[in-house]
Amino acid sequence: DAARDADVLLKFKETLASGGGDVALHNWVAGSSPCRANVTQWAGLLCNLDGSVRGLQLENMSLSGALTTDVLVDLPALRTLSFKNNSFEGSIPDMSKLRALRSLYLSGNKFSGAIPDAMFLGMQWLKKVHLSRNAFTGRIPGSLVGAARLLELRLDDNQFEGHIPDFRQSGLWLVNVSYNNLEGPIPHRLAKMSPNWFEGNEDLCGAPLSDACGSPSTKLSAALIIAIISITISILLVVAALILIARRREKEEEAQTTQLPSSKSIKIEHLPADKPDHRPAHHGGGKKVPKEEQGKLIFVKEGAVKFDIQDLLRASAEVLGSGNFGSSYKAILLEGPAVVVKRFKEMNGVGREDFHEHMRRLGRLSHPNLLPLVAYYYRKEEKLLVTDYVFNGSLAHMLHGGHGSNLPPLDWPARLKIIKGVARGLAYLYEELPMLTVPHGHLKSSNVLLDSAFEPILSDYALVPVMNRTHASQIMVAFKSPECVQSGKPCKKSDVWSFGILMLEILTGKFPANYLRQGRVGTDLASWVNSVVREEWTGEVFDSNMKGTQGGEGEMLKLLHIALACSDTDADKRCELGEALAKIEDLKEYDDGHSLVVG
Ligand SMILES: Nc1ncnc2c1ncn2[C@@H]1O[C@H](COP(=O)(O)OP(=O)(O)OP(=O)(O)O)[C@@H](O)[C@H]1O
Repeated sequence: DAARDADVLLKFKETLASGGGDVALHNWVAGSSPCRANVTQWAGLLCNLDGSVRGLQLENMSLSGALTTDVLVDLPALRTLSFKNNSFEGSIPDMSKLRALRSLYLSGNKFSGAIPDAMFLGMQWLKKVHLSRNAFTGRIPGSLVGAARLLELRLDDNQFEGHIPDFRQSGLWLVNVSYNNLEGPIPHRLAKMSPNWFEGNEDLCGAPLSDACGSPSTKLSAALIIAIISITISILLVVAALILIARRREKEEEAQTTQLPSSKSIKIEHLPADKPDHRPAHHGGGKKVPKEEQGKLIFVKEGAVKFDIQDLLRASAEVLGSGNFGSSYKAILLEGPAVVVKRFKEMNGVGREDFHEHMRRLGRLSHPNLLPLVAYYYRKEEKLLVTDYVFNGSLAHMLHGGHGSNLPPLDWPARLKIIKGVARGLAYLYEELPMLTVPHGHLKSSNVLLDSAFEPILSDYALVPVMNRTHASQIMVAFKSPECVQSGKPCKKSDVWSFGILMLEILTGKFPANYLRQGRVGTDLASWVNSVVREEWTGEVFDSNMKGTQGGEGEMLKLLHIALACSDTDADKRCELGEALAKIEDLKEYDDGHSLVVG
């Protein structure tokens, strides 16, 4: 209760008194309440709706001295502790009794000494531990390996030594140990994370770093073997390329003698035709894009059917729509599949080489719920991205297509299947692109395509890094999340917000853009749903066109709550992606008690 919380906090304030707590926490006074519902009354608190204290956020307050958190054990609702960017010194306070803690932020202080190995033992709920920019020494505490729900661990800029413990938690997506004195192999589970998170440790080895593990002599011989293999592969590639060129010449000569089709629905106007040579190029790996490949379609996947710009010009094409970046066309090639060509202007966020590198990175992605990039074309003024054509068009069209759509409205099982697929696609992007702040960045219903089995396929993902900054901030969905509207840049949880709004769109059938007023916080689909739910008309929010809901009401309600937790205006309170995914996977088509269950 409030009086007990106040009591505990005042005792805690006393421990900070000589280190600046008296000044910084001057409105923590006896006789007043720390929280009024979820509105904080005392500086630096996070409050729950029931008025209990959920967190302490005493950041940038010039607090100094030793930190002891023992008294906080008596705050039953405490989940978050942040003392970031102060001048606390001495050893880390004993956290082991704060078993329910979710997040601990001590970055940017002067803490020193080793952290006891068992410090985090039994802290089953721990999700985020940020201890960056201190002077911690000794080993990384092994008990962190047992924190099954751990998502983020930041230990950068300290003096930790020894090996990195063998982390295996599936949700762990960020481990930054850069600039310490760590040594030995990087655990397998962390091999796909950004190499930057491991740099500045002289003796760390193994992926994602380029230094292989092993003794210096084996390293040398490994390097030699790699060199020999690469030379052999290069020779083979050159020979293969020569054979291919010869074959293609023959084919082209043949093709010139055959008749070209005269009827096209439309022309893909102004497709770049400024280079004499339009033959397709393949670029699987390597750093630089050779001169002769510039101005051609570059294929990013081995084994794809190859074609060139001329083939696209000859293909019969149909405008699919024009979006915020440019237009998208469906082109049916004379030989080969139907493809979609999307033109992008304002895509000069990075230089030529970085652009190619990013496209190669996208080319390496492969997941049933992601639209694979087939090829791309680079010119300074515009880029073309070529992808597969997806049979049933977009979810936006399915939900809001109105009279133009002759397909029946999606029923509840189909909507749940779509949400599960989107969740899996997102999880994969987060796993593969941990270096991006917003691995998707443009999640909305027109970028969820549906294949012939109505499986969802995500498109237009991971493009924030290559877009021009101002353009991106005006149009990309991640920039529309409430915290972005205020700060102007996408934040870690912007994709979660977009996913929350997408789920609400699927459940309500309402079009989110109709609710979103740019530049104003608190005007989005989630606010509308929240207001209806508050008035206890929850049933009213569901799309009246959604059939097949009988027996699934309980599960639909659960999904509604997950969606609302993901679209919380307050990014701190917003659900974590991993948390939402786990709950979504558990949802069934029917409430418990019915026999049919979808996977
Ligand atoms: N690969 C594809 N297969 C089938 N339909 C597609 C494909 N790519 C895009 N579309 C559809 O073409 C239309 C235009 O898409 P486009 O991506 O150009 O614009 P958008 O998604 O509406 O907006 P934005 O430019 O912000 O992404 C949309 O209805 C989209 O769903």
